[in-house]
Amino acid sequence: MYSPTQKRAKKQLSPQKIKVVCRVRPFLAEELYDDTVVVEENSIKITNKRKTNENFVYSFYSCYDMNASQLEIFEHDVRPLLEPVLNGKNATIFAYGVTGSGKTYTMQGAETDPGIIPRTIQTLFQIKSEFKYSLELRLSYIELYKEVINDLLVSRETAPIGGLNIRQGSDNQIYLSNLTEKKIDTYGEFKKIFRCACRNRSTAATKLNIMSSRSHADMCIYISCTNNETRNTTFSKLHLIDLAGSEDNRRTENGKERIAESSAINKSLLALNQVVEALNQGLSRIPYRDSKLTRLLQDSLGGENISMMIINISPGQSFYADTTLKFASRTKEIENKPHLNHYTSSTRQPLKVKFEIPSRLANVNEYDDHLPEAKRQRFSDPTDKKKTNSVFERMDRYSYGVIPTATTTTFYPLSNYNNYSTPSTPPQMIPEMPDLSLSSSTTSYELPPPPLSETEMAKIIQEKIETKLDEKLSEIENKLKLQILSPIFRKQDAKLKKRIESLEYKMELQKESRLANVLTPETKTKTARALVALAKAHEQKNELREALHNYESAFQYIPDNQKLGNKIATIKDVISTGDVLKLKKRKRYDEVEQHQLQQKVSDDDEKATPSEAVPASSSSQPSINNSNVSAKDHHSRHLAAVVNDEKKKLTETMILNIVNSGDLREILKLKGVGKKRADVILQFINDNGPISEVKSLFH
Ligand SMILES: Nc1ncnc2c1ncn2[C@@H]1O[C@H](COP(=O)(O)OP(=O)(O)OP(=O)(O)O)[C@@H](O)[C@H]1O
Repeated sequence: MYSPTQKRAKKQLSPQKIKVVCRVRPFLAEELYDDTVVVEENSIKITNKRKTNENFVYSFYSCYDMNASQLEIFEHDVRPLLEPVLNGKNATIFAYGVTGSGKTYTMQGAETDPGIIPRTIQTLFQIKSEFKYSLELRLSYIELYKEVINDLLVSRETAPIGGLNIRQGSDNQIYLSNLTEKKIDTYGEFKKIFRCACRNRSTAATKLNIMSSRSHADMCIYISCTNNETRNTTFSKLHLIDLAGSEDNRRTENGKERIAESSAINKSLLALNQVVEALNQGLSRIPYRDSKLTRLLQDSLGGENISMMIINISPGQSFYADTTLKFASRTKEIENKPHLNHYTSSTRQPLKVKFEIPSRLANVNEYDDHLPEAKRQRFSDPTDKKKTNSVFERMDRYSYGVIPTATTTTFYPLSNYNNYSTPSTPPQMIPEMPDLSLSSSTTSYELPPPPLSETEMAKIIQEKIETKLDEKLSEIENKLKLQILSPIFRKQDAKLKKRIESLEYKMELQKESRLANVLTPETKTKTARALVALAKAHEQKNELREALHNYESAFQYIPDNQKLGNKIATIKDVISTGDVLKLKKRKRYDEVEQHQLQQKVSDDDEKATPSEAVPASSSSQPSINNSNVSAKDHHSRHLAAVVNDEKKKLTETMILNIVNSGDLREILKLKGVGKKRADVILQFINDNGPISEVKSLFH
């Protein structure tokens, strides 16, 4: 079989298109060999199941047959993407295919034969060691299982119930709340983390693949890269995604649970499919919001970012109805590839039924006289590529070369012109056949097939007309989309996007408020405190949108809290005007207000509003006696008190963050927390949710 390394020509990578490569996996021990799927140069040929003398040809940027090694794929198609990534572009590489087609093998690989993910990391460390760039690598690893995002870098027991939430920052980057990011300094360190994360991934046996991955897994490498010559620093993200396998439930004999999984998988793959199509068609509205998978990739798929899709397919007949190639070939269509899922050997040309052939020695012009004027003009124009797209026209030309008389009903495969030597097919006419692209991709035949019956011919005509009609319809549809809808969408796009976002936001808040209605006042206060603590942590990191969201969620639980209301208004104002000073002023005002409040109500922790009460610190405040000190002293003592209070709050927030992260190793580092207490804490969080007060840790 063809070995691709030397023969495959290197092509210029265009960063704005989705590069599509295809890999056929080897036969497994239990599979019988057959040559249904053949790799030839950069195309995949698949024998038509219904008409074995017909091939479907799909072309790709590169194709890898079953002998291709992991190293070869990496060196040829993945390594070239790393340079733009180091120059600050986000990139996505994803493996797509039906279940059992080799996606996980390609992305993860085996211990002895690593796949794209480990090889990428290894190469980045190798680049680092060459000192041209200073690299800092962090990674996160998540899985999307039935539309729930799980963090694979934390153990299942301590992972938040309901998964991680997707957020979009003001910089339009996509974030996941509470996502674990681990800094990695060596390849060995990566291997340890990766092994553990892979074990956390949801897998369950299906009939097609015993170790079938039922989730999409996304390893994201965050790269900070400083060019040591120019001192220029860039930040980028590289997503390496092993998609769950698309599958046909009728074939896998899945149970109820598996069917639910499959539906979620197929739905998200469909959304991905639509995003890829919209991107490649240059539509102004890309439906990223149709699934969590596409939402996650919103800032990395399309635009200036680099994307590569690896189509994995299984060899042989068992996976015939694989729709993956159709998806992939549509992607290529937009890249104007010459070979597009077209019939390669239009073997029997029934045109005679439609058009009368004047004579076997007729020349093109004579024949053209029988065509309508417009058709004749197109026919005589050698640059008109469209003529190859019409069933009738193609049939016309084939029959012209083949059919000897107007009454003959025998048709032969086009590819056989050169070999076929009956007097009725004059060899000198062959060079005049205009459809060269078809003849170049036809299957070669040993013998001409037998003549067709009238019924067969009628069936073929009908089939071809239907296919062409379908193509025409979708062409018109796409044109309409582009010509009519696009300008409207462009105009409405920003407005629509904003509206969708605000609706989503409202829905989340409504959910929160419904929940608040059924809670006891005590639980409401506790929940609000936890949310305020979270909001504060975001605010300290200047993540104002996240902070606002959490403050607003907290407000659903304590709607009478005027101070919280003010806080929300200020943050909204700051976000819309970008005036950070307002926030600082507001903070100072809050601090003074809080201090006054603490003086008045030293023992009323319960009554305090959440933003004041997290964490409770009134008892440790130095007392201030206004009557005994000068105004200056008063002011400096007041400031010292505020600073002290802030420090304490910060420390307590940090402690709470560590504890609520559920990371046992980090919790054990806290002063006064041993193994036993850590276990109690984890159990408590598991039963009651996040802890909102540090003091409750030591009871
Ligand atoms: N290039 C290859 N060389 C050797 N074995 C392979 C290769 N590709 C796949 N396999 C084997 O084929 C089987 C299926 O592969 P894999 O699990 O990677 O499929 P998958 O597409 O990820 O399936 P799913 O979507 O169900 O997770 C595995 O046993 C794997 O080891």
